[in-house]
Amino acid sequence: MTSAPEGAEPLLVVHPTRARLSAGIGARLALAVLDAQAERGWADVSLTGGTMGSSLVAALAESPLRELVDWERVGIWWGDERYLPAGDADRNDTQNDDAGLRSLGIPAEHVHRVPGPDTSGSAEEAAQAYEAALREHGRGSFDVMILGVGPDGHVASLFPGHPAQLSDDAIAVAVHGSPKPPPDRVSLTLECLARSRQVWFVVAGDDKAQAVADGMAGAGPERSSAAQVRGQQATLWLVDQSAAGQVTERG
Ligand SMILES: O=C(O)[C@H](O)[C@@H](O)[C@H](O)[C@H](O)COP(=O)(O)O
Repeated sequence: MTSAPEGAEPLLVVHPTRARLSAGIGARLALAVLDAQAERGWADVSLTGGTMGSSLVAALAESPLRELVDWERVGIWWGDERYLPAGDADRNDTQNDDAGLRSLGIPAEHVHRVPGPDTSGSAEEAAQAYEAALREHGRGSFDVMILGVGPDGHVASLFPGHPAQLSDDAIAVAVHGSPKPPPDRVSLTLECLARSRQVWFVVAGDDKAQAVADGMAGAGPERSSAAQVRGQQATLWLVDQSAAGQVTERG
């Protein structure tokens, strides 16, 4: 029996629909950034790829609460990136840009993009460069780490049973043979993902119901990468009604 990771107990927050979930996360993110800036004068946020990752960026860009935030004091990172050339439509940062990230007016030097094959010789080299950027420009921990979750319980590009999942000697790793295309990626490690004040899993759809139940139940790494990650202050499962379908009532 693997011991539960350190950090805040997971809290399930259920939203009636996917659209309300995205809107709720967008609003929650604006307020979390506002609080971080009030406390430390800055906010570092790690975004996610996937459909939820872009839906929440679009909701934030459309939220009136975005006006509360000084976007010049925000650092943007990604929990993982597909190893594709800058601007490729399948890159996570491109999809977030297209969803409205650029409209927030965050200075380009504060948006830390993972190098692709156009500016690095390999995914390993890109991982090293991204790790170096995090060491130089990061502030030791993320204020908010946003993670989509796959039906198999993967987060970022860390897949149960895949060798990269249990990498513990680095901050960022190259991933090859990803079960989710494209095959080559760069991912932050589980240990790095957990260097976060708040971890938010953003999940919609009944195909994710088992992954949510496993995450909430604290399944082992062979079943769930998500269950291995907790925030230091908060671990939120932000889900729609469909994705909550297999979570049993807490005893
Ligand atoms: O590169 C990616 O695709 C993401 O980083 C990945 O971890 C994603 O967040 C999950 O697969 C959930 O994706 P959906 O929200 O689209 O289901």
